[in-house]
Amino acid sequence: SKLSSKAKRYPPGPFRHPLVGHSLQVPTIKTWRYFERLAHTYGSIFRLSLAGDNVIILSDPGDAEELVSSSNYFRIYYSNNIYLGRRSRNYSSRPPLVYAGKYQSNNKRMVLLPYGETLKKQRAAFHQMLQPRMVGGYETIQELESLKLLHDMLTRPSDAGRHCQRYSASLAFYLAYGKRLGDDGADLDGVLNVLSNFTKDTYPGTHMVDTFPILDILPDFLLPRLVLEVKQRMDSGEMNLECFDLEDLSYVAGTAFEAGTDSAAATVQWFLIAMRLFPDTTKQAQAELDTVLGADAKTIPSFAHMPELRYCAALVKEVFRWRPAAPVDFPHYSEIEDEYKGFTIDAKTMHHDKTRYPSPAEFDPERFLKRHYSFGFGRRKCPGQYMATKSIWLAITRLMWHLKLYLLPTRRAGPFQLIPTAAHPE
Ligand code: HEM
Repeated sequence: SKLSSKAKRYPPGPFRHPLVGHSLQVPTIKTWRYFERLAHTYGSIFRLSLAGDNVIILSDPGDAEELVSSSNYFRIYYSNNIYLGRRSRNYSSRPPLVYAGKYQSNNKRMVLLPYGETLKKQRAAFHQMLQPRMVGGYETIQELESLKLLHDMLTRPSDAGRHCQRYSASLAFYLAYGKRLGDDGADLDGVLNVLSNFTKDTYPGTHMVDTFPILDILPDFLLPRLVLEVKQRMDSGEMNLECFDLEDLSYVAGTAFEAGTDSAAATVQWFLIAMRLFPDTTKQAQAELDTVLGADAKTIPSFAHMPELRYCAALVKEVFRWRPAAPVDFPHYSEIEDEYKGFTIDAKTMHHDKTRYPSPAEFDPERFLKRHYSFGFGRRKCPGQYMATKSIWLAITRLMWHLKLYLLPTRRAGPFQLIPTAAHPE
């Protein structure tokens, strides 16, 4: 496709090496800091060339909303015809990951899928399990697992990182198979062992190379039984996931782990770090807990208290903003050429989204955020967002309630050994 009526004008960017583009200039760790510096120099829309791909980096959520989430029509002029498409449709694909997506994962690994029928089918399965009216069904397991989290933190505070991983892994496990992880830690070890083999790197240019087919994601002895059980529930009409075979189901289940474990575990761990760095904030949240629940420690916070605990809700949003689990989001990939704010965006360009707030390094729930962007944008937005938000709210609120009573981390140094799972500043 071609914008025949106008000359192309591309977004600005740093000097491009004629052979390797910007591939050697972009650091593979803390990439978002480099992007932030470039945004200061070149503005909120700039362009890089990485491993042969055109990459547009967006730093303003307004632009990301308009391109990736907007249902506004945009116009493409072919010689005589005008093509009208919805912007969000154009920016909902993923870069072709020939090796990872197609050959190793049989083109079924959701996070990597291009926009199309297979993706729609898998997103529909997730939507069925995770839409707002379904997530109420997971409250019992969330309440139970959060009690286990409190218990584990109390009995082995030095293993805080592992407890957070258990919390999110067990919820993902329940989601996929209707069962909790066993209490003895063996299931958790199996799951973490497989997860640690995934390349978590989603930065442009690295191509998310993945050498492990998702069917390996669960310990072999668990896989057939669990997948078969889901199949039985489907066949009995308890679940309605039409046109799925066992392999599809394995990928859907594996995706729940891949996407839902480290992201949520890292978020809870960043909260623990925030509690240390910004103790006044925690105190304020704890004061709210005392006001709403009483200071006698008889009532544990639960979902029923969510509407009243407004400061706690703001604090959770601030954790998502302060240390998003995916700081540069996943790349989105455009299918046809577009023009935006006077810039040409070629077909097959990748996008990255990043948000900016005043004094962004400060942890400040007073922002009382209306929204954050940690779950991505548009048609590829995280389908786990409602469940994840509730899981994290419950864990964080209960930890604040609990830690005040037992560990007093804001007044006493050193009860935790924090092991962040995501690469992040500081
Ligand atoms: C703190 C928790 C979580 C965070 C911060 C998070 C964030 C994200 C982000 C940023 C994306 C990419 C969105 C985009 O491309 O614009 C994503 C995709 C996804 N997430 Fe999450 N996520 C979390 C938890 C979960 C959970 C619990 C599940 C399911 C059990 C889940 C399932 C998925 C799936 C399946 C995708 C791929 C969607 C697609 O490619 O179309 N996530 N998530």
